[in-house]
Amino acid sequence: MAGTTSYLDVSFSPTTLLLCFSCIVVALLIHTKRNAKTIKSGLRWAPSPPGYPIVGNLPDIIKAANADRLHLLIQTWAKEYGPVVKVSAGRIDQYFINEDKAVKEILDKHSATTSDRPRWIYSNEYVCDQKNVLLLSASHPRWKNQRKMINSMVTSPAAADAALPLNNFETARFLHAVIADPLANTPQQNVWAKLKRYQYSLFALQTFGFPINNEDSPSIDFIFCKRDLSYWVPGSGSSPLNALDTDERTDSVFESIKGTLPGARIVETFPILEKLPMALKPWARAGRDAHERDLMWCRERMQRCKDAIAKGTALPYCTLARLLQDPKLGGLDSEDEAAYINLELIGAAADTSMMTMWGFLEAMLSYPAIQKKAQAEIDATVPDRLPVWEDLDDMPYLRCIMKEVWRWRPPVALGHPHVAQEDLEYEGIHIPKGAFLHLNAWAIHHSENRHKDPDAFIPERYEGDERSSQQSINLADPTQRDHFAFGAGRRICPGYHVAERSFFVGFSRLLWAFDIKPKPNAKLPLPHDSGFNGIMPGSRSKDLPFMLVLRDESRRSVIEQEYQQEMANFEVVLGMGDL
Ligand code: HEM
Repeated sequence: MAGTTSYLDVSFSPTTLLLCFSCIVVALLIHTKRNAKTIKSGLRWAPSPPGYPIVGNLPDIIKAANADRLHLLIQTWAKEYGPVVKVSAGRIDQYFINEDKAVKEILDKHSATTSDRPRWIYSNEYVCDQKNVLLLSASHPRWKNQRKMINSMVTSPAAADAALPLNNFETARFLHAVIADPLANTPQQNVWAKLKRYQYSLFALQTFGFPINNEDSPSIDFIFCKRDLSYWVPGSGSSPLNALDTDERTDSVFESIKGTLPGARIVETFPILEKLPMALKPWARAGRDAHERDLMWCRERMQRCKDAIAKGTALPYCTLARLLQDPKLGGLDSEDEAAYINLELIGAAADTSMMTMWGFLEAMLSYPAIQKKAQAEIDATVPDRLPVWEDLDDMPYLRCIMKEVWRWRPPVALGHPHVAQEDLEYEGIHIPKGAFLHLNAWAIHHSENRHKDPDAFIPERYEGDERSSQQSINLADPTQRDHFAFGAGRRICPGYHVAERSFFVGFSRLLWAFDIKPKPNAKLPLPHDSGFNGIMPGSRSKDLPFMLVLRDESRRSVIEQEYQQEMANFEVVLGMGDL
């Protein structure tokens, strides 16, 4: 594919050869030093799958990632080696935490010393210029400041409630777009594009205060991981990991996440390369360019936001407008940081929310009886209006579905790595300072020891569990926690109140309005353990073979009325122009 370089295609210029040679020498030294380390008596090293000299398990990881089977490979290792597995990927040992009790002990109870992030030279230092909460080291003062601001202005229950009108507005627009589509009720309808617009617009409004009105908005392409759209072609042998260190242009904000994947950038495996002069550091040039591009994009929107403030038209729930009007800037360092963090928040919120909805649609497609049962509950509660967040308590089966979707298809299946800031032990296993710690949500959620028939979608397994995400996260007994989709410890996703609201409003309305049916030639059941070709490990691609069919004509007029009402409520928003 144009613009990408396969792992085996690297041309061997003299500089490349010199680089490779230096890397091998450094790796050998590190390898020898690491193996020479001793540990406290009575402790043992974590079990580890066999690997290759120096590069360890990296070739297996890359092969599995390229085939979209990374989550399945590490699940196999979890089954074979137990609750904590050491996977060596070059310089750093990656520890996968594969059991609920181990998560509680290592990430929750020891969270004071297990909440750091790895040093990501390319992604954190260049692409994000240390302005992105997700990648910042826990010791960087900006991390605490950003979390505090996000909690008070975006993700607290009160802030999440304040955004409910936006959820109602955007979901009404989504339902209306589906019924108004000339391809409605046909296999050609493009639900993916409509879903993407609505999720991105929802979070664009909460952050920068501007909607996204068009399905083909360049802002979506700019922010969204384009992996399954153009960057990556299934079966072509290309992969996001193939970006390596070529000078190719980075393609979206998701670049910063791609850069954190093991093997994506050679400088993360061999940080000594960062000492090279700039001319020999293509990752630095690409990262700086990406940051410059992203900052310019943010500054343009910030100027529009300032203009709206001056005119008195800035929206009350727009985080950036609130920050800019706060003399203390919400505790942040600069206006640039304020704008940039809002861009990163759209990325954190929209992609994961979209993957959640996609997991839900996959479940409904594969389990029609569950779909009917859910619709029966909705019809009994709200026969002639669209559901709202406040209906959740009257719909216990829908709550079970939410929990089951996040268990069955956790959007961040292999967790976002933490780093141990000091030596730890778990059940006699030594975990050294500096180890990368991955919460392996996929393996935990799909373990027979935790859930009966774990690969099946069975919302009933949560019957009687009426806890919110927060209540479940705070349980003392981790075996009772519903799922680990939002992570753990001090680094836990702050967005779960927002995510619960947006998911419930979105999927309850979708089920109220439509039957989710297989396309005429769909092959069901979908294989559960195939390569998913989705945007993250464990998630399905946009090619899910389903269609949305209006349940009956009486629902059309309810959708029309609701849509007209919301368009009137949000007339000002619509006049503000696209993000
Ligand atoms: C279904 C939706 C979502 C899922 C599954 C999800 C999942 C996650 C996960 C697994 C992490 C890493 C946690 C860890 O390191 O232990 C994370 C971090 C984060 N999420 Fe979410 N998230 C979702 C929605 C949201 C929303 C709606 C927002 C904001 C409105 C948000 C903001 C963040 C932020 C800022 C971080 C970085 C936290 C840090 O590193 O300190 N997320 N999310």
